[in-house]
Amino acid sequence: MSLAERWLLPDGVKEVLPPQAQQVETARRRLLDLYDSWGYELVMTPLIEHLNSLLVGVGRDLELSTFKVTDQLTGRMMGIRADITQQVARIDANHLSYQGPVRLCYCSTVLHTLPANPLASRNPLQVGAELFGHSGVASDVEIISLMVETLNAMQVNQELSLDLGHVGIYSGLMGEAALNADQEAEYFELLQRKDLPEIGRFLAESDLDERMKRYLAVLPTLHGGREVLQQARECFAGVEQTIIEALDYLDALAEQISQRYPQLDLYFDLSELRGYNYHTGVVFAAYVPAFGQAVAKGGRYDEVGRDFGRARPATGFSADLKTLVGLAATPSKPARKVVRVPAVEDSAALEVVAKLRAQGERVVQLLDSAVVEDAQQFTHQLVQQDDTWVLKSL
Ligand SMILES: N[C@@H](Cc1c[nH]c[nH+]1)C(=O)O
Repeated sequence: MSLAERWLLPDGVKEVLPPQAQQVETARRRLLDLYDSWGYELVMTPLIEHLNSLLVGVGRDLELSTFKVTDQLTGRMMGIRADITQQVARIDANHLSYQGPVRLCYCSTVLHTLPANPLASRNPLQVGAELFGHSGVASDVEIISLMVETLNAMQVNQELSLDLGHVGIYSGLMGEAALNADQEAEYFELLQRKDLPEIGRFLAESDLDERMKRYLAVLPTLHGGREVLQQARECFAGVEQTIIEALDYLDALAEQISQRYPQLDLYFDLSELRGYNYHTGVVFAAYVPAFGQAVAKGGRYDEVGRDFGRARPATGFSADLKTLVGLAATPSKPARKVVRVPAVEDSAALEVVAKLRAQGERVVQLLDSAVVEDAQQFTHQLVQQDDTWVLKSL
């Protein structure tokens, strides 16, 4: 390995340098304080877990995203978390015995075997909130509101748009179509890409009845404004009642969200399935024009807790904090002083230094008068005048 190679990080693995690292940390504190003010308790989940408990109840996408390693102590397979949501669901199911709503939040690094999209990092800093124990529109409204407030707090709210979908529409259709596992996987994959010609070919070759072919052909075209819900009602009239219920749910949710956030652009996409990992109901994602991917996303996942022995309704959202900081309006420089202190061992000087630091100023004492320290942008220096130490601007 050459010297140059030793400095190279793996593709998609990013480190954060000054001053961005401080911006990320400031943002982390701001968001965790925001969640705290909404009643969300902080949890810290382990970086690594037994593979089978980490992956229970999650879909294939998340399994493929998970790094697997062997435990040197037991020989068992372990997984490094690629998502925190299902870990938090385990905490709600296993450790907390509350029957009523439980609100939890987190901010930690996750690792992805492959980047979620070509520009994404493989070590995002996942920040998010999860709400357990309530099924119904009110908890989804709360979570979507907190997601919007997160983006507001990060000042990435310019021309925010919200995509809404509902996994129940796809799963209702699949229940009726009764495709085999391979066929369903193929249709799912084509649907994610909205590949209409290939979907046409797939349906023509299948032995589904004409009515079901029509439903599966129309699903990927159902995206746009609120009129899409009415269109879907007409297209799917006479199909499973659960589909109509899902459309009603989306309608009610959209109504309340647009009352709370009239400036928010709402968009519906009935084939958005969020990878179909664990979501069971409404799914949502926030977009801003400056960024081609969702800046935050989430949804309802009522079934995950069942695999941990306590099925609880659940909804939540998450985002990559480093992406949010990258999109945030550049924060104005903090108005604090950066003070240079000469290399002296003088108790009066050290007292002033301690006082300035306690006031929140940044104070750097030079290590040696012969050493040049140029990494700091000094704004002031401490100088001795007639036996007292005074601050002079530079
Ligand atoms: N963790 C999910 C989003 C989510 C949070 N809670 C529910 N869903 C994701 O990264 O896509």
